[in-house]
Amino acid sequence: MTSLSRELSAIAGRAFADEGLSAEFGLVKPSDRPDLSQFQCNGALAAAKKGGGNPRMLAQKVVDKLKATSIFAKLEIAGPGFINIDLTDTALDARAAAMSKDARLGAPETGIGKTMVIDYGGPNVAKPMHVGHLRSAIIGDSLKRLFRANGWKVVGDVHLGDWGLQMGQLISEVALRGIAPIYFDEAFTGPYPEESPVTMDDLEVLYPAASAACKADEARLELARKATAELQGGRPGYVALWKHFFAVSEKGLKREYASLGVEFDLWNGEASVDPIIPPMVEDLKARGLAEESQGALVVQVAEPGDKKEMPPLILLKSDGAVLYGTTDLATIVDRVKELDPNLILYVVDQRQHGHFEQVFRAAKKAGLAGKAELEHAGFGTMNGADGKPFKTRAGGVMKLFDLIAMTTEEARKRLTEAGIGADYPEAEKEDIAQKVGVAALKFADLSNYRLTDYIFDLERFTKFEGKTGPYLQYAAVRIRSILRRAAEEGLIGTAPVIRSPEERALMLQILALPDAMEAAEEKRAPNILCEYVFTLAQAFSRFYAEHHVMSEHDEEKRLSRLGLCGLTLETLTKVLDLLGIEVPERM
Ligand SMILES: NC(=[NH2+])NCCC[C@H](N)C(=O)O
Repeated sequence: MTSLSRELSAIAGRAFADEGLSAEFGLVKPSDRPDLSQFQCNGALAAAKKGGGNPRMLAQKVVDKLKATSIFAKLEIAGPGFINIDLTDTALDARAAAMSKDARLGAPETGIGKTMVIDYGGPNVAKPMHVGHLRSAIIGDSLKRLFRANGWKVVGDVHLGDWGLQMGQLISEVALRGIAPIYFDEAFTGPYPEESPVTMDDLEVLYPAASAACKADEARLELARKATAELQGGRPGYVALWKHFFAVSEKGLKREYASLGVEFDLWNGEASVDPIIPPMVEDLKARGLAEESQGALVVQVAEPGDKKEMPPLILLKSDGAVLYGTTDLATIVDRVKELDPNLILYVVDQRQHGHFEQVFRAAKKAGLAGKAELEHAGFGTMNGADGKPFKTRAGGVMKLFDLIAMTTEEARKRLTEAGIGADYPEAEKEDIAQKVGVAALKFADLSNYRLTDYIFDLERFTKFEGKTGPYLQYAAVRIRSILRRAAEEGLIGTAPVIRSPEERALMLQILALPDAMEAAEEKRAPNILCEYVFTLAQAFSRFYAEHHVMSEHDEEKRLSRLGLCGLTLETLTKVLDLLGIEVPERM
């Protein structure tokens, strides 16, 4: 099934081709002025500009050709040569019927036969997750769902930060505190005690202390660096301790992601690729791509014509420790070998753009990426009311867990105020509050273009009106309850038939889903889906305000409207699912 605007573009394209012009001029898009027409084609202007003809005359020729097709209710030339297009209701009904039969709801097939790796989440072992990691999880999860729906084979990798300096900082902190002396015995070779000497609570104290100490004291930092290099060098006691940090931290992280409804296919990290670093480095050296520079081993990535200085990618420091860029480069090698993807998409803070530019250039220069396109889809920051990066009241880093708890609490309050679920069992009330809280957070985040910074505003995010997650959940639940009542009376909707402007507007919006999905994929921009689903809910609201459904006496109309409700609900929940938003059974 092709999307409606594609189908129309193909027809208009043929009309342009008949005039000896490129079919691309036949591009038909939903109208910018829905009050004037449903679709528009502006190609005559560009075509005439190129060919030197009169745009209105060309538009007229195209229109004359299009008239041969029976699906058009209106073909009108406006202004200097725009073509305004309306379809007949019969044509729209037929397309809605086809869409209701398609389980994919006409989703584009851009990814059929293609594989992508999406790298998102990126929390650091032993460090608390902060709001940047939250954005990565929310945006990455939505993109993963979208690409999958568009036919891609998608592998989501959390890419844990588990191999950097923070591990050395922690190890040296544990050493200084004398917490687990056995691991620091030079002669330690195992066995590794099952029981971890550190807990999650310990980690929450140890890491901030270690990090502060290293910031304040160069000698302390040197200890951390040394421990990092020794860990990477495979010192058994340090590896054992690292395994404990990892296990404790992983459990905590999984719990946090679960509360967000975010899942990963792979729990790999920087450390996972450690074994392939030495052969990769040897290969780069042998091919003359890696060179010594001030004691370190680097890959030059500057290119002629660079506007900004591009520092070399450091592979090995003088003490032999590997860096963030090294593990990222090796991870490309690993992913290409394991999955041979067409695309590797990194959903990471925009401030790391320079880093990815370096890594991508090095990978391309060395031919390590196979057929994969490497792309960084960055995002901006979520700020507090003061416009500065979001902090706790006490001025500390806002932890993800606390943020979710805060949002759920606000959702609970709102639900109580609105009298929603007052008589439901406690467990269900709690489940609704969780789902509403997470929806508020996700929708607020996703509805901004990813690179745009935004301000955390709990009050606005959790409202049941306006562009919010809770409003859309409520809209879906409302339709579901209409359909439930209908089912109780044994009524099942038929294929919808348009009889009014409100039905027409709603159907047109439903039929625009494939275009929204395609545009959102193309721009890696879930905000396009947010805009789409909000407009859909509004179109439904207008339809429902004007027309009876269950109380309609004309049986044919009633069943057709039920059919339209059904198709709306299916579309609404599908898009919410693409945004990672769950709809409660009732509200
Ligand atoms: N392949 C990657 N570098 N992914 C992103 C990792 C993000 C990193 N751990 C951070 O917290 O900043």
